[in-house]
Parts: sequence; structure tokens; C-alpha cells
Amino acid sequence: MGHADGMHEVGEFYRNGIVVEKNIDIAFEWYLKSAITEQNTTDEKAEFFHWIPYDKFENIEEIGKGAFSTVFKTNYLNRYGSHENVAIKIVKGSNKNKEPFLKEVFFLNN
Ligand SMILES: Nc1ncnc2c1ncn2[C@@H]1O[C@H](COP(=O)(O)OP(=O)(O)OP(=O)(O)O)[C@@H](O)[C@H]1O
Repeated sequence: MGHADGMHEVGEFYRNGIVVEKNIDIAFEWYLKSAITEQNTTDEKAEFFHWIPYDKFENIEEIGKGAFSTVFKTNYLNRYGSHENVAIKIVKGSNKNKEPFLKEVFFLNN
């Protein structure tokens, strides 16, 4: 298990209240640490959070708004050097409160 895996695992423990007391903010901090650690490795894992520098997104255009978020389309230069059209979703208030952000991430992944 690499460092990023371990950090991701600690995040899972805090999100689910396994061994430690459930704490979404601390879970988020561990997911963030794992994403930053993993960014320059070739060890990309589907279930992970990834850190993507803002300059990898070109031509960002707003395409929709919901009650809880704003959605943009962008051309993303991925770590393999290919361009992909992707959607970016900015969840309102997620700078302050991590819970809605993590809920949305796990909802979109399931
Ligand atoms: N992957 C996507 N590709 C294209 N457009 C999208 C995508 N995701 C969302 N949109 C657009 O953005 C709008 C807002 O997204 P969404 O409905 O998910 O927002 P929300 O605030 O999370 O939810 P809601 O207001 O429905 O509770 C959608 O109505 C749709 O037009």
C-alpha cells in the first residue's frame, strides 16, 4: 500500500466512523492529502480523489445551474496528455462545509 492509499484509507475511516469518531471535515482533509500525494504518480485509482491544477482546464463555460451547484464544461488536459471534454460541478458552500461536497461526490460515483 502506497502513501496515497494509506491517506485515502484514513479518510474512509473518518467518513464512515470506523475505529475513529466520524468526522467529515477530517475525512476531507485526508482525501485531499491523498490526492495531492498521488498527483505525480502513475498509480491512478478510479476510486480516488484527484488533484487537478486549474491550468489543466481550458475554455471553461457555464452550462447549467441547480439549487446546490453550478456546472461548467471544459476541455481537460489529462495526465496522459490527451484532451477530454468534461463537466465541472461547483457545489455551493463547499469551501466552508465539506459534507454536501462529499455527499455529491459519492452520489455521482455510485
Ligand atoms: N454532466 C453534465 N453534463 C452536462 N450538463 C450537466 C451535467 N451535470 C449537470 N448539468 C447541467 O447543470 C444543471 C444543474 O445540475 P444539477 O441538477 O446536478 O444541480 P444540483 O444543484 O446538484 O441539483 P438540483 O438543483 O437538481 O437539486 C443541470 O440541470 C444540467 O443542465
